[in-house]
Amino acid sequence: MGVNRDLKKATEAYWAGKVPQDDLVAEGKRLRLEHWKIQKDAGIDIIPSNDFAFYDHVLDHIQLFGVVPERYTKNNLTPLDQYFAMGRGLQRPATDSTPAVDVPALEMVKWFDSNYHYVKPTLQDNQTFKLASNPKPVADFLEAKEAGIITRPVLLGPVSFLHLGKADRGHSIEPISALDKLLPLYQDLLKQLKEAGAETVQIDEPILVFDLPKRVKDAFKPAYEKLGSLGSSAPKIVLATYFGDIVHNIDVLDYLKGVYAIHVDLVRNPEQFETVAAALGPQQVLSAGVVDGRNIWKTNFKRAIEIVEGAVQKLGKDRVIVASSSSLLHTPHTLASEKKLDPEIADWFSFACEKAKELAIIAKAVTEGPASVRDALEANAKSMQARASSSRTNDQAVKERQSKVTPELHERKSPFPIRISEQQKRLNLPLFPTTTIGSFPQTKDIRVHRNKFTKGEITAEEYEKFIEKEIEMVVKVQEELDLDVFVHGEPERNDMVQYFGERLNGYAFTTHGWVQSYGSRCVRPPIVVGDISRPAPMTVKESKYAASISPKPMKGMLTGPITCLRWSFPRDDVHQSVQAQQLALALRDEVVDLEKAGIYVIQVDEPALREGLPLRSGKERTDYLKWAVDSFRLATAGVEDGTQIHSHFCYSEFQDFFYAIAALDADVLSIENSKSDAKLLKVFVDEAYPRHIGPGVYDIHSPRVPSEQEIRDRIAEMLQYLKPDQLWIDPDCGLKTRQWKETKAALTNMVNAAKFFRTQYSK
Ligand SMILES: Nc1nc2c(c(=O)[nH]1)N[C@@H](CNc1ccc(C(=O)N[C@@H](CCC(=O)N[C@@H](CCC(=O)N[C@@H](CCC(=O)O)C(=O)O)C(=O)O)C(=O)O)cc1)CN2
Ligand code: MET
Ligand SMILES: [Zn+2]
Repeated sequence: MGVNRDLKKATEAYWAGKVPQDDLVAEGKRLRLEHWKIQKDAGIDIIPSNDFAFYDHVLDHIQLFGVVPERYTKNNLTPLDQYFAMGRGLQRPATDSTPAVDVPALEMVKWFDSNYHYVKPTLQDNQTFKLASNPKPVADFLEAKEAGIITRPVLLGPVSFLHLGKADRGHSIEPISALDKLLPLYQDLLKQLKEAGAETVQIDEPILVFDLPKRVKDAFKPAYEKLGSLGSSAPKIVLATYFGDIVHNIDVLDYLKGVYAIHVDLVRNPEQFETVAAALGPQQVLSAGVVDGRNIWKTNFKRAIEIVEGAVQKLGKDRVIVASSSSLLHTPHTLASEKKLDPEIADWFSFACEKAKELAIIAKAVTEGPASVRDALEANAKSMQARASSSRTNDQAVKERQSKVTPELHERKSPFPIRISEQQKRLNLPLFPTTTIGSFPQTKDIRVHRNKFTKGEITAEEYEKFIEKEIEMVVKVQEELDLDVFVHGEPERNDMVQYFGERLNGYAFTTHGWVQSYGSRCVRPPIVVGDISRPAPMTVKESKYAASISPKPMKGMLTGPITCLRWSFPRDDVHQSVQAQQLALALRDEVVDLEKAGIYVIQVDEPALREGLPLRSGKERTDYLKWAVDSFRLATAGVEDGTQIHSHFCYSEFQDFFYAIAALDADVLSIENSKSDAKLLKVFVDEAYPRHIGPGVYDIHSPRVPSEQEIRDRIAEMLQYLKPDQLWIDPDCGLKTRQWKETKAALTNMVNAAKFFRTQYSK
């Protein structure tokens, strides 16, 4: 994104029609060059290229190989506009010279177990492929070369590209079946890269950390036989995996003998070293990922150097590369921007720029001996020691409360049938109740006011008054829309996780620690540095105020313990289950305080519950589900039967995950669903799910307004699977990223669609 989220700003300015496409393209070029230089100056020997994307690197490959459904090609858009149309949808009225365009975005889902989202390759039956002319990996390589930097281009590998994709709506192709047709394009691309001067290329096959169906695993054989067969007419291949171990797929290495090097994540799974090293061919190189690409803790040099030295002993100096565990996309730009961090704590951190320097130091320590970097090693050992012994990480009161947690604390007072009838008496909701997921548009005006308040340019009272006015407006809009369960709109929150991080003990937070989440959207994950507790209520004031100005039920809005943990940078010195339980206890107090304040509908969002699921099935997964579900129940079970607990998930692939969602025992679930097939809802029928559900009826990631008919069709589909008295009507997720105009239009259509069915069913 750049040190000041430069790419976000340039992209959004382009989307808003404020700057021409050329400006955005030039800004991309400037950023690529800046980032190559940062790495060069840090002492990095092998610098990647083609890791820059205007929206998402998987979407880059979708366009690179021509996997573009016709609905995006038929409008005569420029390649960049076509690319953004796939990423975020496009809706624009006809002009004199151009016809109207109305296409939804391609599906966007979580990248492995991270909070980054990628655009899913969407294949059609009889899919054909076509390599883009002037392919971006080649263009970017040449651009760096011109600047005097020979880079290693990064490509997503063919097997991962296909396996991470899906069949388009109305199609049934199994993506991996298209491999034979895709491979010649990779061959062509590799040849072009070689001609441009690339000696090596990094090909990512991160799906090797998954449990793979046999067909997909077998696909590595033809794929890498073909790519490895090009000899000197292609660059040498570094095959990269990350976010897990590949021990369970180690036999795939047999198919990779034509590959020059294998990269593995030795931060997440250092123990895979032995197996991987033993499976390498006699010449093959190991790229050892020893600096964490997913967290912000300073690398423990002693440990990292031990790992690299172990590799050198086993394989020889020429066969080891020192690398970050994964791309540094998942860490903030630089610690140097953090002027407000307590220096004691800042000394524990390392962001992307610092990590690049760490890599150079580790490599130097091994190649030239520790004396060559003595000062750096000593300073690092001191930081490690200081953090381990700091009093800020320990809170006796928190530990004591955790030791007193009993199984009963995880149980609601009565079973669901009793609860729902109590709740219905109090809430008196119609059939097909309508609600929203919490946030309403975070306008420029809100952000600017908050920014002024943070900088001390307006007082706390002025800011509070401003927030009250926003809440009033949001309540009024909901009255006009005639929604059934209201929300206060979350105007006071910068982000649903950062906001809580800033109000809890045990957290540190940054001023510029932005990380891309999707497209131009970024987050500033707060950092768990010590034991967590709640010094004071966090949301009661705003919810209570909202409830006081409307007779409609007001839904309190909290972020659940797992989501708070997953979207923060967690501690690496205590198990995540311990951190989740601390968060749960803090949230439990908040839930009870909301109820005391007269808020009888409380939503505890857990959109990251699924993303936290360990990537492979087995014991780790079962354990996770137990403590994750427990933490939600601990957070929510403190209320009376008549208080309705909602939860929200913006993750659609819940079939493999159903029992965990059911085990939460939430009274009402709202789940992202609009881009998935309603058939997926069948799992709720098959498992006789007894409680209430609101599968999202429209996509909120796109500015596109769904028509009432479209929403009616969605609801009709849902009613094939869900009982009428079980179904809530809501959007896929919160509306904070949308503009007011489209929000009102979409919600009007949604409420009208709900009313249509209400009339139908009351006849
Ligand atoms: N943490 C997290 N992860 C999540 C989600 C989420 O909501 N939160 N949602 C899902 C989708 N991901 C998302 C990620 C980010 C955003 C998002 O809206 N991000 C905003 C930033 C939100 C924020 O932190 N806002 C701050 C800072 C805003 C800002 O940029 N202020 C300016 C000054 C004001 C101005 O001139 O605009 C500045 O600091 O320079 C605030 O409102 O206070 C953005 O990129 O634009 C939405 C969804 C999954 N993962
Ligand atoms: C990413 S889930 C978002 C839930 C939150 N309550 C919102 O509406 O923004
Ligand atoms: Zn959501």
